[in-house]
Amino acid sequence: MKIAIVGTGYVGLVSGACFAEVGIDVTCVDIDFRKIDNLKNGIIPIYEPGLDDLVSRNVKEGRLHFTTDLTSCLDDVEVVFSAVGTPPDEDGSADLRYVKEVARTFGRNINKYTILVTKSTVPVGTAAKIKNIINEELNARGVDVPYEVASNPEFLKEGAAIKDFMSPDRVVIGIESDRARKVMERLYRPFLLNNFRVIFMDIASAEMTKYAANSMLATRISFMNDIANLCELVGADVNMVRKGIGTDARIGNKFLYAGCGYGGSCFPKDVKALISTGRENGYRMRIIEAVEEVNDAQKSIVLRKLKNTLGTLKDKQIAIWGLAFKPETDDMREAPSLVVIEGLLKEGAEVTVYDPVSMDECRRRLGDSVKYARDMYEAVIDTDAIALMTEWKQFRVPSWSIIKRVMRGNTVIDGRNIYDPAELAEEGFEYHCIGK
Ligand SMILES: NC(=O)c1ccc[n+]([C@@H]2O[C@H](COP(=O)([O-])OP(=O)(O)OC[C@H]3O[C@@H](n4cnc5c(N)ncnc54)[C@H](O)[C@@H]3O)[C@@H](O)[C@H]2O)c1
Ligand SMILES: O=c1ccn([C@@H]2O[C@H](COP(=O)(O)OP(=O)(O)O[C@H]3O[C@H](CO)[C@@H](O)[C@H](O)[C@H]3O)[C@@H](O)[C@H]2O)c(=O)[nH]1
Repeated sequence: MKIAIVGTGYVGLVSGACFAEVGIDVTCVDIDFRKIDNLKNGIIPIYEPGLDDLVSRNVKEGRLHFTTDLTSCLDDVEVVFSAVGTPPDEDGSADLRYVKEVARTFGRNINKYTILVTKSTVPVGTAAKIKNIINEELNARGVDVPYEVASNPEFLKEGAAIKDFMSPDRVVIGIESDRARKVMERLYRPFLLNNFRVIFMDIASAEMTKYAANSMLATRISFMNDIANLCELVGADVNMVRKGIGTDARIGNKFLYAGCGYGGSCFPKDVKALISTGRENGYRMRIIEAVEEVNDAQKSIVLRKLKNTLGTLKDKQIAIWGLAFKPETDDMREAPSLVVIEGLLKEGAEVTVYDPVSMDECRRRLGDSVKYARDMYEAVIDTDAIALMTEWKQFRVPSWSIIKRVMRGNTVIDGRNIYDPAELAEEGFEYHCIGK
């Protein structure tokens, strides 16, 4: 079976490599010449554990190809996945420019029955827009080529993308015919051999499922951050509350971690887009609006705690441990670290940063406005405070006695609740976390 995947970002490249791994012939397409050139030379554009090996193995075995030209493979493939970006527009709605471009190229060039499957996160009603564009193009060509559209939202998490794709909790597929259903079933069968978890539904429901899933997860986080902030005021400990409620099977123990707010390329934008879909349909999504409001405030909680502890931030030296929006990725999109660094610089503090993999990404975004340390220990030399923003494993058990000796001050703000307050107090630190 041959497929094409348009958009070779986190989703497109991971999906492409995983489909190739189970024996499917995959052509990954991107308009970014440099990205495709690099991939052809074995250079992976993103940090994702295991992806290097997976890509190089499948390229070597001849099942994974890269091109900038979708038309070059269109006659050979049964399915085209669209995995291009859907960034937020100025009003918060999803910008469908790239999705529409793919539909146009598809309509201009297909010559036989092909299914265009949208893997990007797109609002309800997008499939109908895609069909209009394809029909326009087919009419302009004066041909009547059979085709179908389908929706197959992706649920992988960065940092665990390959595992999530290879053994998903479920695969959601919106289709309009039995013919498309059979093709999609065949495509996903290798991943689901033991436990068949493909959920077929209509396209609108599949499109909505993706936003509902991300918004539900974001709601849990904002809810716990709200509880954490109240815990601080009343003398409770959010970690104990998390354990207390997470053991209730109806609640479950995942995605209940309070901290310095959610970031990334998905939750912030998808929450905004769902609010916007509500607005466009004359409905106010009140819960999701509150989720966003809580998160926006939570992203500067570490900054507020630094200010409360240090008094003024002017001329203070602050070390930032962790830049990525979560561990195991170099992605800094909407990362809470960016909000804190921006606030610190605005208040006149000097900032030294360290992250195991996001240093280049940080240089690209912040240039020389911050100092870059070679490791977590160099970052803290002569600093007044440490702010932990990403819970990378290597930050979990630092040698506090060494750190205490080289720091100027003794403040540690733990934005991810990974340290033991008693241990830090014993070492002579002024320690603050979230929700305790
Ligand atoms: N990143 C994630 O963890 C994740 C998970 C699930 C779903 N999603 C969704 O998947 C979609 C893609 O996300 P991503 O993080 O992979 O994006 P990304 O920005 O990493 O990659 C998108 C790629 O599409 C390419 N592109 C844009 N227009 C194109 C065109 N006309 N033809 C060919 N290539 C084109 C870009 O050059 C880029 O390489 C988004 O809708 C996102 O919301 C992302
Ligand atoms: O209990 C928690 C869990 C997560 N987070 C934060 O939430 C953000 C998102 O984390 P995560 O969901 O692990 O990463 P993503 O890669 O953004 O994945 C989400 O977004 C993807 C894109 O839509 C979906 O495919 C995934 O299912 C969904 O989990 C990060 O900043 C985390 O630090 C918390 O603050 N507390």
